[in-house]
Amino acid sequence: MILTGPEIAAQVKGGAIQIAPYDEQRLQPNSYDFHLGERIGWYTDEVLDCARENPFEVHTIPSEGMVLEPDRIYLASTRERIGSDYYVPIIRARSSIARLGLFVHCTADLIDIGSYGQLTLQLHAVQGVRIYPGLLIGQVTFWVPLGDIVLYDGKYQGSDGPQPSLVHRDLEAR
Ligand SMILES: O=c1ccn([C@H]2C[C@H](O)[C@@H](COP(=O)(O)OP(=O)(O)OP(=O)(O)O)O2)c(=O)[nH]1
Repeated sequence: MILTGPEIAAQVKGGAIQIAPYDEQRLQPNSYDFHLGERIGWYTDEVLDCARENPFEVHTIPSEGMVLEPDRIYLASTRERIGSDYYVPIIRARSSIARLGLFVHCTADLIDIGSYGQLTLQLHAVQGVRIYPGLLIGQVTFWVPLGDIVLYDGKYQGSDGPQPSLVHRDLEAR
C-alpha cells in the first residue's frame, strides 16, 4: 500500500516520517516532491573500479545552472533529509523532469527503512540538459511494509550531500 499525500502529511506530523525541510505545498496526491541540493559530484576516471575508491570531486551547482552531459553519471542529492522507521521510501523523477530525459536514479530507487539523510541522486541525462540548485526534481513515495522491521545500519547512513559508491568496502569485507 502506498501512502496518500494527506497520509504522508499526517505521518510527518506524528513523527513516523522525517522530511526536513518540510513544506506542505510539496505534497502530491500520493507522493512528496523533493528539491535538488546545491552540490554535485562526478568521478574523474574514465573507467570506474568496483574494487577500489574512485576519485570523485564535488562542486557547487551555480545559480545560473550547469549543463549535464550525456554518457556520464553525476551524483547529486536531495536538499531534504528523508527517512522513516515505519514506511519504505521509494524515489523517482517528477514526470516533468522525465519528459526532458533526465533520470534521477540509476536503477537504485529503494530506500531502506531506518535510513536517514540527504538521498544521493544518480543523475543521468539522455541529452544535454541544464539543471539548477533547488530544482523540484523528484518525488518520494512511502510504502507500507509487510513483516518484521529491521532498521538500516549501512554505510550510507546519515548522508550529507552526494556520496560516491563505497562498493569496494563489500569486496574488502569478503
Ligand atoms: O538512490 C538511492 C538509493 C539509496 N540511497 C541510500 C538510502 C539507502 O537506504 C542506502 C542504501 O541503499 P542500498 O541498500 O540500495 O545500497 P547498498 O549498496 O546495498 O548499501 P548498504 O550495504 O549500506 O545496504 O542508500 C540513496 O541515497 N539513493
